[in-house]
Amino acid sequence: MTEAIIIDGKEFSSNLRNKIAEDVKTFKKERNVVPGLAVVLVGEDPASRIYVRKKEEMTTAVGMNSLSYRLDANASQQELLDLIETLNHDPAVHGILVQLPLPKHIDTPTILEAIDPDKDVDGFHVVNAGRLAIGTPSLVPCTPAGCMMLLEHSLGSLKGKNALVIGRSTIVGRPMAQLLLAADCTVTVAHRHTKNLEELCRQADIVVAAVGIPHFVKASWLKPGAVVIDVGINRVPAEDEAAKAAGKTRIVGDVDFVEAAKVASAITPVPGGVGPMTIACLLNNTVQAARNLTSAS
Ligand SMILES: Nc1nc(=O)c2c([nH]1)NC[C@@H]1CN(c3ccc(C(=O)N[C@@H](CCC(=O)O)C(=O)O)cc3)C=[N+]21
Repeated sequence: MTEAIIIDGKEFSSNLRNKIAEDVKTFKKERNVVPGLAVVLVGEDPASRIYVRKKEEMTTAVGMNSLSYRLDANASQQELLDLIETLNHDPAVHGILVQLPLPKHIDTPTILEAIDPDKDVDGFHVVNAGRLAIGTPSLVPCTPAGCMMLLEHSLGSLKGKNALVIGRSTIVGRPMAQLLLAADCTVTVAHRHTKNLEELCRQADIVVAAVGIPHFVKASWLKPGAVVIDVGINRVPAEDEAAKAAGKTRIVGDVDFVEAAKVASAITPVPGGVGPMTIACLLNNTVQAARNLTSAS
């Protein structure tokens, strides 16, 4: 049996970021504007702080301006809305990202709908979700956009492929299904009430797992030669006994990677697969937003 090709999202993302850095250079020369990304973090969640710092570092690394906003964990919803309003009107800001999850006392949909859709580099605003659903160009959610790049890289055309998306979240599953449909796949979306998941999986040329359950997708479910995209980021105790005793954790995906790699033709690892693509696509969206916002003037 041949082992699957391991899709290197880290390398792909690094190449994409180099290309974005070139785009930023050209953009600056042509329009005399530096694209700016505002990242808003509410509260002190340690994982969110790490992600946000990474986003800020990578933003400056491609030559864009990174603007950071930190609000207290008990900041009011109105304070956050006021900040968004300011950023919506700030000509130096082309992209706005409010890091999720937000504290419980803040209503996430209200916040996401307050962001100017043309600055919504996460692609979470209803207007952008709607544009994606009707098939007109828009700011596309970063994780699904990154998955599409990896799929097109492995398969070339996706036309006529059977694609199974496991998970129906608004940030991954649903937009992923829309993008696969736009690429002429036959798309199935599975979720917790799906009855014949294994059977559906066995028919899929493409499997995108976005369920948030460690090693949920088994190798025995896969059609030999399937391309498997693992969106899961699950923190589990470290393998090494001493590290585990010290409370250390590691990250695993939604797919039983070692076994699945013996059946699939190509598969993304976790870490080093989809994750790094998410940030690269965020930067890509920011350049796109800056182009769109400055083209009228
Ligand atoms: N408004 C908003 N937009 C987001 O895009 C958003 C968010 N909120 N909240 C949290 C999630 C999570 N997310 C990731 C980004 C990069 C990696 C990433 O680079 N992962 C690496 C490293 C993993 C590690 O070692 O921590 C990898 O998978 O190889 C993962 C996850 C963006 N998110």
